[in-house]
Amino acid sequence: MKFVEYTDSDMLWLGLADEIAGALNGVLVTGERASLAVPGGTTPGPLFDVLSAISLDWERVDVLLTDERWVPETSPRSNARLLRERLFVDKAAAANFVPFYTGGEAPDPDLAYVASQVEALAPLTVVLLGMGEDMHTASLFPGAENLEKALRPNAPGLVSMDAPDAGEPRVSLSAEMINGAMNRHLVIVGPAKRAALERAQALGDPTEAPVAAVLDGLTVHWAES
Ligand SMILES: O=C1O[C@H](COP(=O)(O)O)[C@@H](O)[C@H](O)[C@H]1O
Repeated sequence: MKFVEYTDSDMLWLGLADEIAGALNGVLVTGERASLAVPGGTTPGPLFDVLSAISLDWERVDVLLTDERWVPETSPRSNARLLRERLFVDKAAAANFVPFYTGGEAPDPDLAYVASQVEALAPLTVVLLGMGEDMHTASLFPGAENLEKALRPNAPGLVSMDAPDAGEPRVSLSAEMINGAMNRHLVIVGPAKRAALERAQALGDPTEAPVAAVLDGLTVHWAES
């Protein structure tokens, strides 16, 4: 794992957006399409503001989430809603979005179809992860019903996830899908998340600290505030 510390979060957004755009561009020079998986939650909004304004051949970029809360886009909890409001504006509006939420009470009935769309994009060009203070990443939560399945080698690309602290049913990229990406990054801000990451490293057990399953070869981007 590589740890990059920024003087403040403004520098972090600029540096990370530049790195992500560079990786996408690098693939688009010789390949037809590139792909970018991004987190939801409260952290990445300002990064999306920067990224959305970057000149890139966005029409050839497939964008997906690392995980989704099983709620419609009318809900403020929807990660897709965050992307529509903060990423798919300006230049990045030309990107192709691969949404996970298909409606219905629970993810499972339609999941195989959505998972096959995700798997067709492998290896993802860039995966950017977030992390909670409970050491969950994507929607791989400690104590989640399907966690073991999502951590298994050869797991499907997308797994449904039910966890006591998750708030609603979720779907998440599996550890295998994340670890197979060409470029993997984690963005965290603040001392509490840094401490959580250090705790996860010390524990090393992904069933207790799911982020531990994706640390190998990951670049962590951190600013204190
Ligand atoms: O629920 C989620 O949490 C994590 C962390 O979110 P944050 O609000 O602490 O930044 C996020 O990475 C994930 O995509 C999201 O669904």
